[in-house]
Amino acid sequence: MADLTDLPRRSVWHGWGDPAHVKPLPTGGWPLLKFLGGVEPAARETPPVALEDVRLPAVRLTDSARAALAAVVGDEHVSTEHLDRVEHAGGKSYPDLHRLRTGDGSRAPDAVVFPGTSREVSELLAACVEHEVAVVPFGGGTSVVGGVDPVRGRFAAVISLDLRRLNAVTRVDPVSQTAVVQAGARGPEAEAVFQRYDLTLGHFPQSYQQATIGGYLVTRSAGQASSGYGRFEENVVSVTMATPTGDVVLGGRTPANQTAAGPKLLDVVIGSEGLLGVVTEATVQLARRPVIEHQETWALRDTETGFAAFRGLAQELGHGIMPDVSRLSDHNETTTVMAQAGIPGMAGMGLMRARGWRDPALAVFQFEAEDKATLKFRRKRLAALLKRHGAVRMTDSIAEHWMGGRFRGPYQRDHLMDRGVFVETVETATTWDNLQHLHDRVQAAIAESMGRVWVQCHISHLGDGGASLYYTVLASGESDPIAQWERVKTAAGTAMIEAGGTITHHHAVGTDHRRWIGTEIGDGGIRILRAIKAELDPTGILNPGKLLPEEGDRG
Ligand SMILES: Cc1cc2nc3c(=O)[nH]c(=O)nc-3n(C[C@H](O)[C@H](O)[C@H](O)COP(=O)(O)OP(=O)(O)OC[C@H]3O[C@@H](n4cnc5c(N)ncnc54)[C@H](O)[C@@H]3O)c2cc1C
Repeated sequence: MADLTDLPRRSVWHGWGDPAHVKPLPTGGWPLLKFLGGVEPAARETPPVALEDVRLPAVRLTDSARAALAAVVGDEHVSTEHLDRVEHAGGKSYPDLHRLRTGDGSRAPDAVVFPGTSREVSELLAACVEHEVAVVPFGGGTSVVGGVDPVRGRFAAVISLDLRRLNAVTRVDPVSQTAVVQAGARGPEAEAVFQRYDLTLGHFPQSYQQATIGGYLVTRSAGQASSGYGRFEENVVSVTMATPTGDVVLGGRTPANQTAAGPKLLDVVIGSEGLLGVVTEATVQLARRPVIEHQETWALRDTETGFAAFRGLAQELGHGIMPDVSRLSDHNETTTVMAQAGIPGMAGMGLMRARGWRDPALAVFQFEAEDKATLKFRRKRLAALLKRHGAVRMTDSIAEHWMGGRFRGPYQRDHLMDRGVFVETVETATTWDNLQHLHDRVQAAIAESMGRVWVQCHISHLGDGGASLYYTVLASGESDPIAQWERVKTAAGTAMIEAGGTITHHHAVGTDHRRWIGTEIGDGGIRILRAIKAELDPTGILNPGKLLPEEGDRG
């Protein structure tokens, strides 16, 4: 069984987690990238500047505002230290990292505040209203859409409200299999407690080791085992949120799906991205921890056949029978996953070529089960379905290799950035009938916007009605990496909207997708959101510049 309680240090300011874990590409990695997409490292390495060389703006927090914040949390928990401001100057998107790595800390908050109780959060919000200070809630800081960018808006100053001290699991109810968790707990911190009761949340996004319960909740996160455990939002029972107009508690009397007492107001908080309040605590539904984990690898003739087979997984096998982790790589991603898997991967590619498959698609699965009989039954159903689609079984070591390295991807990005390579991910979702069309349109739009580029894609979240598409984009870095990023982001986002997809399946809206939100939820949706915000945050101190469209935005 994988150890999901491993808690690495908080991310270094210029990359992911502990920089000691960054590894170079394996032998053959660079020639392969060059061959596939013309991706080459820069002539000179591009490491981050030294911490002291990150340029920060002057602190604009007034003495009286600082004193008011310190009166709530204590002076030692209000920081204007260089490192704290740099660490909270952005999230982990390519442009956020690029700016900091090149010494641009112009977006840093004026101060970072670390509350220790829910009550302190409420009191801090009141102080910030009084002193006209914008507040940016900060969980793990893993946002890849500009969600934690410290935007001042019309306010005199901006603070980053870091929730790391609110990291306890305060109650586990083993009978109802629920737990009350403070918002700042990182995935492994919470999971370590659940496991003591042989329970699990089953929520393992690739950012799992850094992201927090509050972050998952307000961004509508989806973990790698979403086929088994659902998206995070499906496991939220209740929420406590501090707002400038008072605390709000939603849900909790019954399981969320077993009441008809009016609209489901809990959903207003889920996906609210820190605009309506600061989530301080949530009750989450847990599941029994599996006793057995089993991985399998299969291959299909091509991506289109893979899409049809995965639709069958969702619609014919369904929840409880289909594997808990179900991931289909398109042909491009199949090429790189197989290359990374070493000899078994190369042998697998050989096998597919021998069958005359020119564009095969790889499928990796993980079953989590309580007993061997259930596992056997589910595996049999999977095999029968896949065989109907002409799939062939590959060595399980390929899936095991992928599962074993699933939290290592972000470290590889740091290595690529050290070598001046452009690397970004974008994601969307649509209905099954539109999936191939959307896949092809987004892929083509990215390619057209970039020239030589490597674009690979996978499905990893599926349901009765449709599935997500997740693209990784790699290219040689240009002289203006931010302009390069803007070009690909605009091309991909526009293609998603035009081809009938959503602007985000699980990364959220933040700053980067804000320009498309009106197209997605319509004027009615924007009006409702603004009305709720006006009620809970009438002066608008909470997370300016995120989620809601602003004047001048063009989608
Ligand atoms: C390498 C990498 C891999 C990723 N993989 C996945 C994945 O597999 N699945 C997935 O869904 N996402 C993924 N993400 C995106 C990101 O990790 C998620 O959006 C995550 O849920 C954010 O959690 P966080 O605690 O880091 O939130 P933060 O980044 O700190 O904040 C995200 C947003 O929520 C707000 N916020 C945070 N905490 C609170 C709170 N308590 N109350 C109110 N507002 C709050 C912030 O202001 C911000 O707008 C990935 C990101 C990276 C960098």
